[in-house]
Amino acid sequence: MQQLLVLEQVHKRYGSVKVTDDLSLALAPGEALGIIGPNGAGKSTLFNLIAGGVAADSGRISFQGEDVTREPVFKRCQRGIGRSHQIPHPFVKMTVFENLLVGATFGAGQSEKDSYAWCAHILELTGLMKKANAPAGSLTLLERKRLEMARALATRPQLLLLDEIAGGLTEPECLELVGTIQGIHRSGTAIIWIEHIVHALLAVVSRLAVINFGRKLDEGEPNAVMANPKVQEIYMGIGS
Ligand SMILES: Nc1ncnc2c1ncn2[C@@H]1O[C@H](COP(=O)(O)OP(=O)(O)OP(=O)(O)O)[C@@H](O)[C@H]1O
Repeated sequence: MQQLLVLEQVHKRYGSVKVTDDLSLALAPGEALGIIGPNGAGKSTLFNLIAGGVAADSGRISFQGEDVTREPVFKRCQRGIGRSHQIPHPFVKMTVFENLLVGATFGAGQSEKDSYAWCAHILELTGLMKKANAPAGSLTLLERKRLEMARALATRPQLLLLDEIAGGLTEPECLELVGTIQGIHRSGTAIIWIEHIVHALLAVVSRLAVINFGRKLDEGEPNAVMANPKVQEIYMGIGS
């Protein structure tokens, strides 16, 4: 089976700091991969490299068998790479529905007419239907996180990149969000999820990769990775 996403020996540095160091990674269609690592390890940069916000210094990134290494964000979005950001930045004066329409039309290049039914479906999927006509600026943190995910889903991604979507939520809110992400994954969307809240991550992903100083420290079955003494040493406290 062809992999959905492949990174081969990707490097990125800012000045003298190696932020992504010889990183290789592959994801199958529909798979859910979790990424953990300490602050500053290069996790968000990895998403920027995959989504196209940052250009790799060297290495190759391919999506659905095509080389996308030098493609801009909008092209990769149209190919099916959707991304949520660590800090939600919705268009606060627009309604929730309008925010999704922006993702579907400007992000994925769909016509506005074709996008209505899809955006309504995404509102259902992400539990935001009741807030469809509310200004995004009026949402709670959990709702903003949902909107961040919904905007990415509005672009009809094959691959959804979730960057610390559970951060700052209460435990019940976190569990609610996990249920939604499980539903998105069941619908066939591949997911890469960066998260510090490991128990939330492990409820969704079937594989875990650990990034440290821009390098992949370990990768594999989540429980085996968490049991790795090197992972425990570096990430003590993360799993508790
Ligand atoms: N545009 C940039 N210019 C210079 N340095 C940067 C830039 N973006 C990120 N960095 C640096 O690269 C390193 C990795 O940052 P990155 O945000 O990818 O880490 P992270 O693992 O996502 O961290 P966190 O868990 O805190 O979000 C950090 O030292 C950061 O300061």
